[in-house]
Amino acid sequence: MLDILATFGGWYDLPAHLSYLILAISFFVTNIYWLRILVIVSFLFEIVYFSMLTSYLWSGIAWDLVFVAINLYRLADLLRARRMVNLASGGHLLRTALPNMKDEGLAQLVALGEEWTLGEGEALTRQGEPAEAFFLIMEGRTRVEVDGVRVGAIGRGEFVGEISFLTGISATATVVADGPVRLIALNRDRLAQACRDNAEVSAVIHEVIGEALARKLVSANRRTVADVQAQAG
Ligand SMILES: Nc1ncnc2c1ncn2[C@@H]1O[C@@H]2COP(=O)(O)O[C@H]2[C@H]1O
Repeated sequence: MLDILATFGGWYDLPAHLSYLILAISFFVTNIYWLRILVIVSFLFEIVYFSMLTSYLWSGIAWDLVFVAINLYRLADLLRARRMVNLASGGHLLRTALPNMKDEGLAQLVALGEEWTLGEGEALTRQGEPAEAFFLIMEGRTRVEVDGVRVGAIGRGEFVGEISFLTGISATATVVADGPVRLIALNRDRLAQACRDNAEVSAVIHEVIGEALARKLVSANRRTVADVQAQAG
């Protein structure tokens, strides 16, 4: 062990080896929090090493301090976003409904979302009229009606208004509260802007819209088959 250390410069160079070892480990880390923490620790070891040298490496130390400051700033940003999501009403549900979205994207949605409450019988969307927003149901149940006929139900953790958001057409159904409902309304224009600004937000929103449409298509197919069988039998 001692021989190996001597080959690599002895105890004196240990902070440098630790610095580069931690930096190398950080290359494998995919969690952005740990990546930044490891990079900061790596540069701190390098600062220790540079200040142990007989001729202080001031330019190296100065650059290391810049890198530490940048990573601390970005880490603080990430923690601020996480805190914002955790403290927001509905933030936890947004996190569950959008499991592939990172905290910064979720914080953007929290900032553009509004919490709405509906009483029994109040309409969230009206067939043929523009849907105001893309909605995530936080609590309660809604019924979906087309031409006055009930075609489905949407509950906690599910989305409403994805067709209007995706295509820009008017609401294809009337969605009415079945009892008290609490929801998050994501303003359509601001959400579209967030999707244009942030590729990750766009990808995750379109992914959940795809899943929501698939689920609704499957249950609509089941209902159609049940109706046809009931008529035949
Ligand atoms: N068959 C259905 N089952 C469940 N939800 C529906 C059904 N048809 C329409 N919806 C929802 O009702 C919403 C009305 O507004 P959108 O057309 O934007 O998006 C629609 C869907 O979110």
